[in-house]
Amino acid sequence: MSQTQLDAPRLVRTQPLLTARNVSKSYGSVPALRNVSASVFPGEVLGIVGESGSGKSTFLRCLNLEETPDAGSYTLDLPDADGNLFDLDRYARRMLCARQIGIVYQNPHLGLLMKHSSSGNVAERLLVAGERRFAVLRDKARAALEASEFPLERMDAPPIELSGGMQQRVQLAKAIALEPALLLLDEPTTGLDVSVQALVLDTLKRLQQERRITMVIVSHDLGVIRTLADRVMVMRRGEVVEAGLADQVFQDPQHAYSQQLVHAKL
Ligand SMILES: Nc1ncnc2c1ncn2[C@@H]1O[C@H](COP(=O)(O)OP(=O)(O)OP(=O)(O)O)[C@@H](O)[C@H]1O
Repeated sequence: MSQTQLDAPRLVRTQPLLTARNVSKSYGSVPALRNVSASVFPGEVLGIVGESGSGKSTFLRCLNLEETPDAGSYTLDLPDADGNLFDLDRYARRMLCARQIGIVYQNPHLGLLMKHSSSGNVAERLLVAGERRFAVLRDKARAALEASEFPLERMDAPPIELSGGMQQRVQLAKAIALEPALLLLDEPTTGLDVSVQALVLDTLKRLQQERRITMVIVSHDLGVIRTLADRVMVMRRGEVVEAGLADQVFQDPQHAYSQQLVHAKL
């Protein structure tokens, strides 16, 4: 068989894993999202950039089904995710998120029980998904922490006693413990020392390359987005002003606001 024949299936474009259409959300009279649409293909990383208050985190919370928008639809191309996910009740959302969507927040207090052990935090995710065997819980928690390059000798320490970088690794371990289809990252390295930031980014990059995890990452730091993202979406005042391949957007931004963002960074 020729090399061309072997390579051919890789060229077939699959369906997007994630499709969000015309998502809108207001807080009182403040429009946080206006008709935001996005699609992400399996194994792809979408980076979302924009100034503070542009709606990045609100959009991510919608994708994590924590927030219900006023309008719009959201589908995941998975056997256990039927129809518009915004229509699911609380229980169905919780189960779907536990199995298929992992999230890492900027603030570890949002993602972790700070006084429980780190391994317990990861195991909690497995418990929600129905795992009850103690040995399995411990083994899977250990494997997820190891994959997140967390120092295993500290796995019984509570996050409150750990450094910021280690706390983010516990969040990451919890997020990937069940090998979710989608990993959401909300400013995962913001607030960390630059050297620690680089190490956490290395871990994310390695995990993405090894496991081909589909990711959506929000950051105001274009360097972070540039390191990880295949495609970029630029948001301003709740709207998408530009979307495209990362290289294209960074090298030749079309919208005046994207030009301002990119040039401010250079
Ligand atoms: N829970 C909330 N209640 C009221 N207003 C909110 C709430 N969450 C967000 N907003 C408002 O919605 C808009 C978008 O906020 P959002 O946090 O999504 O932006 P962002 O781009 O993530 O900003 P940042 O980078 O500062 O987190 C802002 O005007 C914000 O003040």
